[in-house]
Amino acid sequence: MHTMLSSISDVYKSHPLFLHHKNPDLHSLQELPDSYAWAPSLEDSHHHHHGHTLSPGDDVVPPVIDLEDPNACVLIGHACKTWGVFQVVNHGVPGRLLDDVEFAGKSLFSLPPQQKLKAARSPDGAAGYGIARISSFFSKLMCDVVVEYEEAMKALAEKLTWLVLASLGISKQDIQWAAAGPNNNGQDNLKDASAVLQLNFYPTCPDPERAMGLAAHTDSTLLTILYQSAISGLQVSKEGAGWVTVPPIPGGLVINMGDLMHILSNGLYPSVTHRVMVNRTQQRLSVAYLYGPPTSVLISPHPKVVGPSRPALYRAVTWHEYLGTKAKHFNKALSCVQLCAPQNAMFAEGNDNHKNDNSNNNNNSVQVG
Ligand SMILES: C=C1C[C@]23C[C@@]1(O)CC[C@H]2[C@@]12CCC[C@@](C)(C(=O)O1)[C@H]2[C@@H]3C(=O)O
Ligand SMILES: O=C(O)CCC(=O)C(=O)O
Ligand SMILES: [Fe+2]
Repeated sequence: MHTMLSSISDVYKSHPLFLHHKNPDLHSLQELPDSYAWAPSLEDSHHHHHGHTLSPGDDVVPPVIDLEDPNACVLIGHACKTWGVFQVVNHGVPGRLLDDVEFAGKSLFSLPPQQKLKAARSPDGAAGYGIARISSFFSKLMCDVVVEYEEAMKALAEKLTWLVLASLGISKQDIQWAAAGPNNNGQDNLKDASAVLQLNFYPTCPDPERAMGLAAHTDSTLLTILYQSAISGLQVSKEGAGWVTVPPIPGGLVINMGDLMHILSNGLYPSVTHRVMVNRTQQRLSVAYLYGPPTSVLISPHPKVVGPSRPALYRAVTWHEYLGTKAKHFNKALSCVQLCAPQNAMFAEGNDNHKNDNSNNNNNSVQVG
């Protein structure tokens, strides 16, 4: 049976975004405007690890995996389980292409504000120039400018998705919606996969300790491929270590597990909570490729990772519905599709770094519905 395919833009028609902030021009600020100053939190610290101690021998940065390594699949499985994020090198995306995207992104963001506003994202649209969607959940502004750009990394996203699934014992034949269609030359494409290319620009900030580049969140995706250029700022939340900076490596790409992969893996692979810090002297550009299944396909814990000792933790959900849930409930979205409390403490504590949402941080306390 064919269902009507929706697109990501359709999601926001029923979830228009009305930000309490305007697109800012942050280029020449000497002082941090009050609207950007995030209240200090006693429990959290911007730049230091907090709360937990590391055991000797623990890795303090996410693994770097050579995609040409014959053991890559096993290494990816381990990284997904323990971190929910890893970096890849020898990924086949030419360095020249990364440089070109970076140059194009920087050129776009250096246009005069009036020019950029011609491409402003409308409240019910998915693409265009604007503040990050999640800004509506915070009363303080993020130094973040967003433009949706063109798709560039489909081949790598597909390859990585298969590797991640293979590490769970799930093969191409096990994923119906990814079956080879009549028009794809018999290739094992993830049929009609959806993706968004997002350029994030973080201007220099006169008071980085009090500002936030992009607030803590998980991506709704299966996985996200992030090119963070040479400037650090990305931090991931790691159980036992707090906030860990993901160091930029030349030509490297950061791979984040998203909420849909968390659901598909029945909670075995956490969707990594991450955030972006700004800095005083260097502006930063990142290019995020947010990759998901066809928007109308139901994603649920895969039968291969469900069993009597491990019941399904989540109900089936389409990416379309889930993006709507995320647009409405933000970091409670996973709880909204949760069927029962995860047995593994790691998942129960996985999202405990949202300190600015003025609400109970325990995801499990939120009702399904
Ligand atoms: C497909 C999408 C995922 C995303 C919302 C979007 O329509 C395009 C931007 C993505 C992003 C990037 C920053 C964090 C995030 C939570 C947000 O507000 O916009 C994600 C969204 C997501 O993964 O849910
Ligand atoms: O800028 C970064 O490093 C991260 C961006 C991000 O998390 C996102 O676009 O979802
Ligand atoms: Fe993200």
